[in-house]
Amino acid sequence: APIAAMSTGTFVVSQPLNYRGGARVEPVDASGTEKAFEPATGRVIATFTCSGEKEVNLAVQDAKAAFKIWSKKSGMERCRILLEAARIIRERRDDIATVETINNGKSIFEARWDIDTSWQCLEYYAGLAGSMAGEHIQLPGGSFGYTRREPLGVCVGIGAWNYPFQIACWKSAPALACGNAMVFKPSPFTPVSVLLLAEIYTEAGVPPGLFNVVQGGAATGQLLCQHRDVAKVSFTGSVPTGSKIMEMSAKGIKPVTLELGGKSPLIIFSDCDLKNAAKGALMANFLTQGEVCCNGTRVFVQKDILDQFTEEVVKQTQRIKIGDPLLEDTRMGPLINRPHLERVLGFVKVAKEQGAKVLCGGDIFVPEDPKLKDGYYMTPCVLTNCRDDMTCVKEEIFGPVMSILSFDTEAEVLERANDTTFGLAAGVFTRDIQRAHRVVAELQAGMCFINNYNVSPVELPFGGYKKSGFGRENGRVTIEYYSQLKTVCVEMGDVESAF
Ligand SMILES: NC(=O)c1ccc[n+]([C@@H]2O[C@H](COP(=O)([O-])OP(=O)(O)OC[C@H]3O[C@@H](n4cnc5c(N)ncnc54)[C@H](O)[C@@H]3O)[C@@H](O)[C@H]2O)c1
Ligand SMILES: O=CCc1c[nH]c2ccc(O)cc12
Repeated sequence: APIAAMSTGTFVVSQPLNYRGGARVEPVDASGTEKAFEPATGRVIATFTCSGEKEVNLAVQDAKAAFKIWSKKSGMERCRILLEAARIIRERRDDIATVETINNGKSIFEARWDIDTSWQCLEYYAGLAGSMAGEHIQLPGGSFGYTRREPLGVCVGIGAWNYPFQIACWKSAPALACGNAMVFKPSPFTPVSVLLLAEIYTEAGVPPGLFNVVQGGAATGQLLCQHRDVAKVSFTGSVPTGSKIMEMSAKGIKPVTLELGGKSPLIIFSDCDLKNAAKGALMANFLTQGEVCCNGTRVFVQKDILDQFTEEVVKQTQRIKIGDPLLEDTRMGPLINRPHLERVLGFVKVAKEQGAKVLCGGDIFVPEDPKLKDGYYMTPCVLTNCRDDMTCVKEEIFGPVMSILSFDTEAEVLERANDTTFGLAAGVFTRDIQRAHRVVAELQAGMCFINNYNVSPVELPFGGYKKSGFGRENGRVTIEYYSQLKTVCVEMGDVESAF
């Protein structure tokens, strides 16, 4: 039966979860084993081996060999293969989304959006592959120079668990389009869906070894970052891990892209379309159970609409259908695992102790269906009476917890919105077009939204300011993060020697 027809509580993985040389393989050595869960039921769906040094070496070697073939292809040849991969992802959208839902817990409704931005990303970079080019620069006396945009070599991608398939696509599509090979390590919480991508790349015609997968946690990740034949590391995850990745990469003078955490502000001015702004606040807080790096979790609301806005947000939040993530009408599934659920509930408890008021949610949720009783569900939470110095307002919670704060003036809210070490995203809701642009110009964040939140068109660059990281994913600019520029200086006359 197709995967898309599966119901919660039935999926198990029996095939190997490493991918090397164009096939699934069991790793040749191990640094421990891990279990992957189905968050909806708490069931183990896979037990797998974490890759040790020998396996990491083999994956990098295979990638190096494939790089030699792939990097010699023209942009248009790479374009055709990536387009074919995009086509297959689109064709298998429902199967891939189902696997993502089973292993991550997000609703199937949302997982399908993730798969759409995944194949769109491959299509986008396929399109750019054919137009990658350098410049020609005329010099005196008929001499000239030109530049070549060349790939880096073997790139490593290390992913977080909240968007497993999409993260693998957002890293591999630009990397491969530029002529690189990739070794990808997903989070040990979500090891499954990236294998579908690896198989699709092979089916589409990439050379065996061009896209490899190794499984494991920090130890395997370190082996990848420290590997002498790795040219670049692109990382999505937390700030503390990002700092370690940067330190390891610095030793090998390897460029890094760091897509890290956030505590983003969402500013609601009293002249906004209130219903729309409330919808925006839900989009900014409750997608993927709130486990989204760029979430606008500090919702600043102008004082004169605070009560109306809060009432509308609570009304919309209480309507969110929580439960079996594979059901069509579910809009919020379980959190990723039990420790994370407890951590998020802990933030709600501390918020109450510090004086915040819970307007709705913030509790464990047990769905009626008995097969879901051991899942990791909670009700989405809206907090008011928040102050800027509270833990829930300062720290990344990475769960469905929205903190509402009030403000008076534009200058005041800008000051408070920027008072954070993070700088991933920010949003503004207003009908005043001048104010909207004036405010976003002052916001210290890499991704700003006006009158919407958490939409991710692949044409737009995404990435952070400050401790939220650097480098970008998506958009034309990402080509620069997966390539290097060679300058060639051509003399048409004689050498003019100083000697
Ligand atoms: N900015 C973004 O685009 C973005 C996107 C998604 C998630 N995130 C952030 O990710 C965090 C949640 O994800 P997480 O819990 O998986 O993050 P994490 O930092 O714990 O882990 C991320 C990845 O790094 C690996 N890793 C851990 N220690 C390592 C080490 N020492 N060396 C090499 N690799 C190592 C993990 O196995 C995992 O694959 C949140 O902070 C969230 O904001 C950011
Ligand atoms: O979670 C943060 C935003 C996001 C959503 N999908 C992806 C994929 C790759 C990223 O680096 C970030 C994100």
